[in-house]
Amino acid sequence: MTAPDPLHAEGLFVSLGGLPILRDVSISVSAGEAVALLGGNGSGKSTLVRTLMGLVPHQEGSISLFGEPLATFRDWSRIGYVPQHSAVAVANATVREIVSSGRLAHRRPFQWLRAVDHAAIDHALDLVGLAGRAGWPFAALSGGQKQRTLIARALASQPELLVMDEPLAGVDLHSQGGLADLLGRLADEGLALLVVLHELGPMAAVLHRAVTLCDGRVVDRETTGAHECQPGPPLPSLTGLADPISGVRS
Ligand SMILES: Nc1ncnc2c1ncn2[C@@H]1O[C@H](COP(=O)(O)OP(=O)(O)OP(=O)(O)O)[C@@H](O)[C@H]1O
Repeated sequence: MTAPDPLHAEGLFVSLGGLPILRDVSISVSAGEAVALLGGNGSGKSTLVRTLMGLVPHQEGSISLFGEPLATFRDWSRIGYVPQHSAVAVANATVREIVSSGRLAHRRPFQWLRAVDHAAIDHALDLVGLAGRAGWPFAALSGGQKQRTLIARALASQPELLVMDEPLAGVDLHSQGGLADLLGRLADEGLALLVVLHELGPMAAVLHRAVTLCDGRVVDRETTGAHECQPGPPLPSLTGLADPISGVRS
């Protein structure tokens, strides 16, 4: 029997402030798969990832994580989440403290960090090239360095599913290339990756398929007219659209 997909959602409807934001959205990500979530401003990308992470309630539809319904899922150490940069406000914490918080789901309450936690934190800092900035105040970092810190926090958890909301925003092109290579390697090792993107940039080489939202619905990029929706950037390295559930490319 094959293992259930790390992420599987069907028929999601979400309303916020009385307005429909997501309509009948279905999406899945399997182990080792890197999926882009695309769409114009306000199309519902952040709302979708927040819904999938249980941060926004859905009115209809179902979400399962590693085969477990969201309502009863508890093993959050298997999941890394990188929120939009602007959603994170930390006053005095150092880079290392923020990355250390990525180990929280592995720890029992009131337990000190163990050697295995320190090793995972060091490794995550190393992976994103911030080992030399571990003692710096987060607030003193550049936008791109802050973004890399948040990615390191998610990686410190050693997740099997990584959900990222515009992780490369504000990161310079050289560092984007390094992070894309890193994410590609992790996907090759079995990590499931869902990443909200405005610009594909170096991630194009890493992605297996894309799901595009338009006005809260999943759309077929090839049949959606530009006048109806902002369909997002072209996908130079992808051969075709994939069905959001089956993952089969056209
Ligand atoms: N708490 C809220 N209450 C009411 N409406 C909201 C709320 N949060 C988001 N929205 C609306 O939902 C729609 C989708 O927003 P969302 O942030 O999910 O889009 P997005 O695709 O991530 O946009 P962007 O690319 O600009 O980040 C927008 O019209 C937004 O105004």
